[in-house]
Order: sequence, then structure tokens, then C-alpha cells
Amino acid sequence: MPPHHRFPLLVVDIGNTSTVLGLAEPDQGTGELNLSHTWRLRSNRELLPDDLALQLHSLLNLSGATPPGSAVLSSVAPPLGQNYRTALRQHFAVEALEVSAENLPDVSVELDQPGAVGADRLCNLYGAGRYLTHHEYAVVVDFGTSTNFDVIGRGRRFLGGVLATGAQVSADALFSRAAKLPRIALEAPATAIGKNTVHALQSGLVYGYAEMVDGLLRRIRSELASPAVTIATGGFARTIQGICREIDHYDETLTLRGMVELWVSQNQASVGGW
Ligand SMILES: Nc1ncnc2c1ncn2[C@@H]1O[C@H](COP(=O)(O)OP(=O)(O)O)[C@@H](O)[C@H]1O
Ligand SMILES: CC(C)(COP(=O)(O)O)[C@@H](O)C(=O)NCCC(=O)O
Ligand SMILES: [K+]
Repeated sequence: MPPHHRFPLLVVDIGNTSTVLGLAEPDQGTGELNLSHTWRLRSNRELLPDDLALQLHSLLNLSGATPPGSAVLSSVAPPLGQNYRTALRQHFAVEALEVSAENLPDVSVELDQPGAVGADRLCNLYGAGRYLTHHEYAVVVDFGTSTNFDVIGRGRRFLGGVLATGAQVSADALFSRAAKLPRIALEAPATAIGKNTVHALQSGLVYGYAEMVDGLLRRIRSELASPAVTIATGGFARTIQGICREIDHYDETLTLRGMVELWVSQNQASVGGW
């Protein structure tokens, strides 16, 4: 297949709350693959392959984008991964690369059960690559339904991490158990000492959450042999990253760019050809 038929590259990160999609194309000058479009959809596990194909078709049309020539799929919300795979095959004639530990020979997953690691965490491993120039270790904090801490070692080593209850899930759990508490927006109040119910709740949920994140990052850092760089990503990261003291960078598209890097790493043989 002539190289140009493989672009654009579609990357699809299917989480438990959102499905984030990106389209990447080679830069005219450098040949580097850059994201030209990104979209965020609700992950709806009821959707069938034809539904997903329609959604994707509409998104591409709305944005005036070229249909994909290749694709990478990462899913932690079955059966959406399988259904996207079928949609891409049947409607776009694309055979997607599925992210899993066994599909990535260049990654060393240093866990008790390497196959059990979430695909999104492997994408973050690739996304962390560019932060590892001056550090041996990186910690990606991915604020999704769950808040994942992915500890990455230079040389594509997945060293382990932490899975913490997500901020929205914590908030929902509290509201469902406490009859008099109002539902609130997860925003930082002006001060930690709240003068009303809403601000007091926001303080607990947002500042409390930030302290949990900072505390875990300090613990993780203390267990590593040399300093680690830390990067925040995921839906809730925008709100919380500025409040956390232990977070060095905020990178909204780290997971998607990781998926692009992953695709490149699995297609090394043809690098330079596109
Ligand atoms: N665009 C957004 N801006 C701010 N918060 C968001 C946004 N999208 C999702 N969130 C919040 O982020 C969390 C879920 O993140 P998301 O990346 O959608 O999860 P997942 O990776 O599990 O699909 C929830 O707390 C949600 O309220
Ligand atoms: C921890 C997760 C639920 C996070 O999913 P998300 O919050 O992004 O929807 C997902 O990465 C997962 O199902 N992981 C499998 C267990 C593991 O990584 O150890
Ligand atoms: K995610």
C-alpha cells in the first residue's frame, strides 16, 4: 500500500466516561505526526458498530477532515473497543491496531500480571516519553473516572502505580449517601474554610483531592531512586493541576499523542517512508 494511504492516523482512547479521538497527519516539513483534530464524546457502551461508524462519519464531515487510513484503539470499556474495531473495518476499510501489553514488544510491563494493565496506561507510557530526556522516571496522573498514577521508567518500562477513586465518582458517592447535600460543580472555592455548604463541599472535594494527589506523588517520588517528572492529564486535570504542588506539567493530549507515538514505534520499519 502506498504510504500516503495510511494517513490520516485515527487514535481512539475509550475511557469509562469519555471517548477521546484524534486525527494525526505528517507535518509537511518535518514529517512528524501532529494531531490536526481532537474530539471528545461520551462513552456509551450501548452503541453498536454501525452507530459508532455514523458518529465518526459525522465528526469527520463536520470538521471537513479526511477519513482515516489507519487507526489505533485503546479501550478500558468493553465492548466499545471491539465495536470500534468492527466499525473501522466495515465502514472505513481500516484494520486498527489494538493497544495491549502483548501487542507491544518494545514495552516492559513490570507488574505481577502484565496483561491486566489498562490500555490507556500503556498509551500514557508512550506519551510520557518526551518528558524523560532529563529524568529517569515520569509519573502520569490521569484524572478520569478513576485517577491513575502511571509510573514510567526511561526505556519504555511500566513500573506500576496507583488507582484512586476519581473526583466525580467520590462526589457522586457522597451526594447519594447524604440526603441534605446539594450537587455542586467540582470547582475550587476561594478559601479552604467554607462559609456555606457549597463552598465547604467544594473545599473537601477539590482541595481534599489535590492534597491526596500531592501526598501520593510525594510517596511515589520517595520510592524512586532518582527524581521523577510528573504530568497531569485527563478530564478533571484542567481543574486540579494548578492546585497541586507536586505536578510539573499539564498536558491535555498526552494520551492521544502517546497513541500516535505507539503507532510510530510499531511501524518503525517504514519510518522515513512517509
Ligand atoms: N471537558 C472537561 N472539563 C472538565 N472536566 C471534565 C471534562 N471532561 C470530563 N471531565 C471530568 O473528568 C472526569 C472524567 O474524565 P474523563 O477523561 O472523561 O474520564 P475517562 O478517562 O474515565 O473516560 C469527571 O470527573 C468529569 O467530570
Ligand atoms: C483504572 C482504569 C479503570 C481507568 O479507566 P478510566 O478512568 O480512564 O476510565 C483502567 O485503566 C482499567 O480498567 N485498568 C485495568 C487495571 C489496571 O490498570 O491495573
Ligand atoms: K482515560
